[in-house]
Amino acid sequence: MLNVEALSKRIDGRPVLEDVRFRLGQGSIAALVGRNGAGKTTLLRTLAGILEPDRGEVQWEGRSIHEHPDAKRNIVYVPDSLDMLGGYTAKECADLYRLAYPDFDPAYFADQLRRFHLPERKKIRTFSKGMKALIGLLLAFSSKASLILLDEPTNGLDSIVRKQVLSFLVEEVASGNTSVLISSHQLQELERIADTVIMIREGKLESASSLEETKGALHKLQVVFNGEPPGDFLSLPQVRVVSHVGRVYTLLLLQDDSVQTLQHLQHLNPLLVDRLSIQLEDVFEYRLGEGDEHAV
Ligand SMILES: Nc1ncnc2c1ncn2[C@@H]1O[C@H](COP(=O)(O)OP(=O)(O)OP(=O)(O)O)[C@@H](O)[C@H]1O
Repeated sequence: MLNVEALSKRIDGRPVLEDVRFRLGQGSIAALVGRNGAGKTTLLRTLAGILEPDRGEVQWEGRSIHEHPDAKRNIVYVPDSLDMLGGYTAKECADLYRLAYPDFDPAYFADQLRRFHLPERKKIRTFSKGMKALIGLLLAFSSKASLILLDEPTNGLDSIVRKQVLSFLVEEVASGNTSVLISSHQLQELERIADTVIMIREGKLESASSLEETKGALHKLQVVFNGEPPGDFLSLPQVRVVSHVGRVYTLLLLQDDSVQTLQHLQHLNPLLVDRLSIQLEDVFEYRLGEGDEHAV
């Protein structure tokens, strides 16, 4: 169990993480989402013990990973680029990982290399992007760590390798007690595999809850207005216009405010109100796009 307690981190005097706190249980696939520069990579690197927090704590099974460095053996971080391992072969990478992770399983690693047709004795720098992404995952899962932190694992991959990577992840989490925290901008992809969503906004935790709860916090409606669109209603702070074509509006409403807002809508006698299913992307844009004209 990972427990993140009031984590704060400044870089170059600027706050990058502020009072971030959440928990992550076993066997979970959690999505870490936020806009560019929100602090996701910094958070992952702090959780892995690569960066020291200024305040707060990262606990694994109740022990601070910064005070007890051996607790870090339970956590592996896979960066978005494996360039730093470019000069090594897969075999040499495995030897390095074995030093840091005593439970590293070389037989499992060799099996997975064969399964994905990855060469054992070629330098990583000669690998394609997809091969590098796979080798990063295979090293992480072979380490038999309990928590794997993945930074944009499918960035730049073709759709076939992307699917391979995602099925590998789901398969591995289903077959063991590993948990995975994935930072990615591929929201549709995350939605297919994640059970938990951690949302970061400008270094602060916006929400941490199950995918179902995250999506359940919003209503998405398609509304056709009778006559002129009602400017007053559309500019209510709890109403977000996702798109509109003529008199057909797609709206997002906060579930909390929905009763009154829906009554208000009914009084406007719309020609049609249809409920649409919520995507993670809708929640992302509603909660993180505020004040940004590109978000609507
Ligand atoms: N080594 C560093 N030196 C200076 N600033 C940094 C450093 N690392 C991160 N930052 C700053 O901290 C903030 C958060 O960066 P971070 O890479 O954690 O965001 P992110 O959410 O992963 O972004 P993206 O989605 O674009 O990858 C940014 O403003 C970034 O410029």
